[in-house]
Amino acid sequence: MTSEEVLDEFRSAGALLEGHFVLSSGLHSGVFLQKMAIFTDPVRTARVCGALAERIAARYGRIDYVVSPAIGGIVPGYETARALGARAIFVERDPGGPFALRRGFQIPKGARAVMVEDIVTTGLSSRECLAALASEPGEVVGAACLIDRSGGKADLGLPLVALVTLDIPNYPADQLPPELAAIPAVKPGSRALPGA
Ligand SMILES: O=P(O)(O)OC[C@H]1O[C@H](OP(=O)(O)OP(=O)(O)O)[C@H](O)[C@@H]1O
Ligand SMILES: O=C(O)c1cc(=O)[nH]c(=O)[nH]1
Ligand SMILES: [Mg+2]
Repeated sequence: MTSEEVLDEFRSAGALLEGHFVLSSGLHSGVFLQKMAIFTDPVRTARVCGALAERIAARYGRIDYVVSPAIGGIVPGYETARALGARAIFVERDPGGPFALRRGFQIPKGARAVMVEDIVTTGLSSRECLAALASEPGEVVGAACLIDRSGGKADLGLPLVALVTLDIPNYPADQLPPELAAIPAVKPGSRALPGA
C-alpha cells in the first residue's frame, strides 16, 4: 500500500480528525488520528496491518512475537501478528504506572519480537513499552507503527518501520497558536495525565 492509500483508509473511515486535542505526551495538536475508527472495521484493519506486516518481514525477517502497548496497540498488534504468522502479546499499565507484561506473557529465549504501535507521536509510549521488554529472554529486533506523525524524528533506540510518515505539529500547553487556544481541548487516549 502506498502512503496515500493508507491515508485514504483513515480518511474514509473518519479517522482523520481536526480540532484541539491533548495527546498522550501532554502536547496539544490540531490533528488527531482516531485509529479506533479503523480498528472497528476488521476488513480495513486487515488491509493496513497486512501491509505493515509486509514491511516488517522485509526489514526484520522472521518474527515470532508481536508486542504492543495497550490499548491502542492491541488490535493492530494482533492483526499484524496474524499476517506474520506470529503470536500477539501486549504490555499494559496499572492506572498511572509503567507498562508491564502480565497474564503470563513472555518473549522466550531464542524468539524474535517486533514492537507494533498504532501511532508514534513523540515515541514516549514506544520507549516505555520497549523498556518493559528489556529483561525478556527473547530479542526485540525492531519497532513498527501504522503512522509515525513525528516526521521520522522520534527516537526509539531501535529501528522504526512506519507505513506512513507525517510531520504534524504539536505544541506545549503554554505555546498554543491562536486557532487552538480558541477552542476547548479534548483528551482522547487512555494515558492518565498529571492533574487530569
Ligand atoms: O508517541 P507518543 O507521544 O507516546 O504518542 C503515541 C501514543 O499515544 C496513543 O496512546 P495513548 O496513550 O493515547 O492511549 P491509547 O493507546 O489507549 O489510545 C497511541 O496509541 C500511542 O501509544
Ligand atoms: O499522540 C497521541 O496521543 C496520538 C496521536 C494521534 O494522532 N492518535 C492517537 O491515537 N494518539
Ligand atoms: Mg497507545
